Formats: sequence, structure tokens, C-alpha cells
Amino acid sequence: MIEVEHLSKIYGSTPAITDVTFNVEKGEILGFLGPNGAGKTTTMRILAGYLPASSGTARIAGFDVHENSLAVRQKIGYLPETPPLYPEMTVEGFLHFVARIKGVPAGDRPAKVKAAIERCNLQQKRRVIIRKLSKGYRQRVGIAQAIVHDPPAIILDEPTVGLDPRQIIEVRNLIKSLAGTHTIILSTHILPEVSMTCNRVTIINRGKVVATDTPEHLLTQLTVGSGYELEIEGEASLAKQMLQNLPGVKLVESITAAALPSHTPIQDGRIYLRVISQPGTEPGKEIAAALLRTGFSLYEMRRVSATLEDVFLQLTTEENISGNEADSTITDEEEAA
Ligand SMILES: Nc1ncnc2c1ncn2[C@@H]1O[C@H](COP(=O)(O)OP(=O)(O)OP(=O)(O)O)[C@@H](O)[C@H]1O
Repeated sequence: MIEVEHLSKIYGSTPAITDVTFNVEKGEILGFLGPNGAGKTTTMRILAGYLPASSGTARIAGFDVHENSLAVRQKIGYLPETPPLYPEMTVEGFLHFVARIKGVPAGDRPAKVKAAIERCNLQQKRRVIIRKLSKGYRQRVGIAQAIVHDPPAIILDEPTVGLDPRQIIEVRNLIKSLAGTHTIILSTHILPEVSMTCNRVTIINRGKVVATDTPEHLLTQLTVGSGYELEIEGEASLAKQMLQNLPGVKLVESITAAALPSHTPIQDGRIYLRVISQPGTEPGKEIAAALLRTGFSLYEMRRVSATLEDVFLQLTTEENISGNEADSTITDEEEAA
């Protein structure tokens, strides 16, 4: 339904996105995830036909966004970061207006507006002036204006920014209810948004796609993974070597003091290790038995699960290392948390 191939955009001499390629299948919700400045809005605006690309192509329902921009605008609903609302209009009046400019025939407009109002749970507010609505309701009106002409594809740029936790849940549920009948791209810099809402995720950093996959698959593909954290006494290199050879163990690494949970009392002579298991295995019993058999004292053993946050940090950090530049990724993640 949405096909993006080798898309690039350069502002002056600054590349905002470079060689971006991804697809979204019919009925799917794709999360477009990246830190601030990664190039999400630029990509969304090109797809919505509001900005020409410097090179590459994007097609929506088979129509090229540049060559057939009018047809594309009929096929998509777009919610920009700041919803384009007319504050002095009523919700219903505004949606009628949008339906008209989106080319919905006059006879069909009442039914389309009613459907969008119901879908976005705005029945109680349909006669209210937009200026008087809370931010959460305004965001629903923003989504209603994106879907009022019943487009097959919907592009939502950071739809939950600035909402309170209850409103965030409501908007996420609304987006999920649109999947299946609609194809959705949802841009966000908030990780939980992706794992809670999306079937697949494209991760973008510094204008380049660094991964596209299901959230579950991303977790198993990378060196981050589920495993165990250990506090033991003994020689670190011997423990690592011994554990590394156990069946089901993928990786053994030291945990630095800075990475330990803040409540951990660091004891002299103790070593702290993270053992990452092979996907689908649970070598906990073997690890404990091997440690005791070889004379290491085991003080603590905790199961740990990888999160999408680990994947995101790993991918964006690898990108930074290869780009050899500092980045604000950690700050963005702290913000997201
Ligand atoms: N009109 C513009 N002129 C010049 N540079 C721009 C312009 N718009 C965006 N950029 C730059 O392009 C890059 C990508 O910006 P973009 O807004 O697409 O990122 P984003 O992922 O949407 O970030 P955010 O989450 O902060 O909105 C950034 O480095 C930004 O500074």
C-alpha cells in the first residue's frame, strides 16, 4: 500500500534523509521511530505530498506522491505534528469543511462526518467550538480530519505528543481500531508507543533507516537478548570463559558499576556479569550448576528481558560509532522514558 524507495531530501547542503526505503502492507501499522531530528517529519511530509523529495520515489496505493499528488491526497489522511484546526469552527463544521476540500461529494458528507465523529468518539463534542476543547480532544479532531474522507492510508506524525497518560491510551486505542481497514504509518520518538501499537517498526537515525522488522523479531535478531545478571565471587575471565561454553549461552559480558541498578551495594571482590541466552533457550539451571561446580560463589542471579529500548540504543549507537559523531540519542531515550 505504501512503497518508499531510496528517498532522499537535502535542505540546502544539509541531508535530512538519505536513501530511505521501506514498505507498509495493507492494514498494517508501521511505527516510524527515531530520535529528534532523525528525519521522521521530513519523510512524512514527502509521503503526504507537502514536500518534494530530492531523489527517490514514494507510492501510495500505486500513485507516485510527486507525479500524482492530487490522487495521493485523496488516498491518504495526514495528521501533522500540529493539527491544522480552525479554532473558531465547531467540530462538526470543521469536519464538513475538510470533507469538502478533500473532494467528498456533498451528498456523502453528512454520513462521512458522522462516521469520523463516531470513530473518534467525539459525539459529545460535535457542536463545541474547537478552541474550547482540551488537547486530547483536539488531537481526536486532528485524527478525525485525517480520516473523514475515508482514505485507505493514514500518516500520523507524533500523534500522542503533549497528551496526558489517559489521553495517550485513548489515542493509541483509536489508532489500533483503525488498523485492518486502514494502512497506518505512525511516527514517534517514544519506544513504548511502537511496542504497544505497531505491527512493524522502521528505525531511522540521522536520516538513514537502520532497521525494519517486527518488534519481536528485532529483539531476537540482535545481540541484546534475554538472559541473566549474576553477582559472583571469583576470577572474572575464568567465569566468563566457562559460562561462554555452556549450551544456550550466546554472550557473556561484564556489567560496569554505572550500569548496575542504583540500589546494588557493590562489594569488594564481587564480579557482576550479564549472560545473554540464545533465543528460545533458558540456560539458568545450567549456569547456576556450572558456577557452583567450578567453585564460584553465587550471590545473586536475576532473569532479565531485553526491551525494544535496548534494540533502539544498540542500533542508534552502532550508527553513531560508524558516523564517528556524538549524538543526543540517550537524552531522547531518557525523555521517552
Ligand atoms: N526546513 C528545513 N530547513 C533546513 N533543515 C531542516 C528543515 N526541516 C528539517 N531540517 C533538518 O532536517 C533534519 C530532519 O528533521 P525532521 O524534522 O525531519 O526530523 P524529525 O525526526 O521529525 O525530528 P522531530 O522529532 O524533532 O520533529 C534535522 O536535522 C532538521 O534540523
